[in-house]
Amino acid sequence: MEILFATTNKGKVKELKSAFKTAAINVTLKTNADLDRPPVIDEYGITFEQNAKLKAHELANYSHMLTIADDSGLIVDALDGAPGVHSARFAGPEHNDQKNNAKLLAELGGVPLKKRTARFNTTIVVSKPGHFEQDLVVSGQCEGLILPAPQGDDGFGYDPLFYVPEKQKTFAEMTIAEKNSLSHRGRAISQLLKELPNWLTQFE
Ligand SMILES: O=P(O)(O)OP(=O)(O)OP(=O)(O)OC[C@H]1O[C@@H](n2cnc3c(O)ncnc32)[C@H](O)[C@@H]1O
Ligand SMILES: [Mg+2]
Repeated sequence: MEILFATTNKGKVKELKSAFKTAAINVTLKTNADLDRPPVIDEYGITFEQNAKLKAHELANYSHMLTIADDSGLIVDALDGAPGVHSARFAGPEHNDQKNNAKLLAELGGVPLKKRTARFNTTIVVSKPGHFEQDLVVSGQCEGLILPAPQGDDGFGYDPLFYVPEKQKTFAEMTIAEKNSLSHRGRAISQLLKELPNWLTQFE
């Protein structure tokens, strides 16, 4: 079976591929990078689910493939839930991971560690072209703390600042398998793997 992962984020792709491999799921995963001039999606939704659906539907229509999309973000309590659905563009139009992390540290300047509580959310949508009313929607969360300085070189995005107390490590200090075992995305993928086989039977 071939599935499109409607993303431009290579870190997400590595994590999904690793989770599929661990679960011995035999699918060929394509991404936006495998398509000829894929549409660029304006993620204007106000929830993770809305943004995941925007990505899944536009790319399913474009590719005519069974399509998965992932919308994720970091919810920081001391910032009233920011950056949330705006996590990718937190640092403004010229955003990148480094600028987003710098902005997060600046906004949290002076906040003591025990008040730097945060959680990641991932919402995954699976869409079949022509059947968007039957979308499969799953989510996962992971609790942590935002460190005052980055730690670790692996992962992507906000990983070097996101500390998981029970592991005493940031996500950027974990292997992909370890991150998947407890992360927001890993948990959403586990739920997806539970629900997908039954969801697919309605189209047989
Ligand atoms: O929309 P696509 O193309 O999938 O890729 P994206 O990077 O824009 O992804 P999102 O719209 O979901 O934005 C999420 C933001 O949060 C960051 N992010 C998502 N998952 C993360 C994770 O597991 N660890 C650290 N940062 C993450 C990511 O780098 C983005 O800046
Ligand atoms: Mg995005």
